Amino acid sequence: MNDIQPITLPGIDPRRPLVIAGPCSAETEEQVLGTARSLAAEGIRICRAGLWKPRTKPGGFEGVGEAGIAWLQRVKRETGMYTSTEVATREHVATALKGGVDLLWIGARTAANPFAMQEIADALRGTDVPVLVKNPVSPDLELWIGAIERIYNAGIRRIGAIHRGFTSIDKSLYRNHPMWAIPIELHRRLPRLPIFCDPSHIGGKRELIAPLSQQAMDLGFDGLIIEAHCSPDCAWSDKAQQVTPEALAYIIRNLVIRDESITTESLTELRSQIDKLDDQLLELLSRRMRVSRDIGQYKKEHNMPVLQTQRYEELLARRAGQAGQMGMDREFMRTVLQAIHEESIRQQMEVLGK
Ligand SMILES: C=C(O[C@@H]1C=C(C(=O)O)C=C[C@H]1O)C(=O)O
Repeated sequence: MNDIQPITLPGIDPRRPLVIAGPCSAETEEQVLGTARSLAAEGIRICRAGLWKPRTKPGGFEGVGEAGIAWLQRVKRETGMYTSTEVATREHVATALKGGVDLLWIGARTAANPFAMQEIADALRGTDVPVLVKNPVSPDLELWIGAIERIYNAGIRRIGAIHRGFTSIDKSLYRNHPMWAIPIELHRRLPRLPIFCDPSHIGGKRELIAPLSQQAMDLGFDGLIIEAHCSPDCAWSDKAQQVTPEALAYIIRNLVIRDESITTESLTELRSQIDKLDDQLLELLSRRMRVSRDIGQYKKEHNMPVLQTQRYEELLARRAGQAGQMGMDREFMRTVLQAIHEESIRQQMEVLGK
């Protein structure tokens, strides 16, 4: 997929961040128009509004459907904004494209379903509308890439990903856990793929939109998709995470956008320090593995099992505590030690098998 194109639309500034904003759901013509006018006045160029809402349980507001297309057309005519909406079926794609919607996105629940993704991809074949694919609800990178690949295979080249966080049992801070390592790995695997962050769905509350957007910018994300509503507290869906167009503009204006292309002499010097330290780390790891193999040899001769859970537990607890005191995350240290232990066991098993 190395000919993926950036998400560009004529007349839109290609500099980061590309911002897509608008209500979670299109509710009424006045609400959509009112929100879009204020957003346009703040310089936002792409309006989002959900017409078909995949709700967790039946009985809630499921969107105005096709009726909202005419409202988006008015947004376009009266504000000059581009429009975007979520599609989940081939009928949605047909209706949105016929109605002149400029950009489509696919939701997290749909992205988790290969049949639905294929149906949408087939409906997109022969068009060149830009398409953004949200991450599937579970932290499954392969499924996310697979969903993107289906759209790519249908001939769409302006493709992007939306990071909206992952369902987790722990709802203490986030509505959907960001697990930044997953979009970072996506970027490593598909470096040309533009990535948008959806801080509204990750945070689930408006106070988190600014810090999450800043984190996304610091990680080099290309764009943001943010929910904005003319009167957020009266929204028919997701009211806690929507902000006024004015608040949204304030958040965007205050983002620090760092330049990715800068590499100075001092950075080169610091990076060479990192390289030397990594050399030492590797040397130490390899020495540690040699000692582990000697222990393996001893265990073989004395008929002892390779896995020594008590020793392993002690080691995890002691080093996690030590890492904490040294200003590192305890969980990080546990992860590192787990990986080292796994390799150490593998090496000893090899010795025992000889
Ligand atoms: C090295 C040993 O074998 C295994 C590997 C360990 C390690 O790499 O630190 C710790 C405990 C054992 O599960 C040992 O028994 O000490």
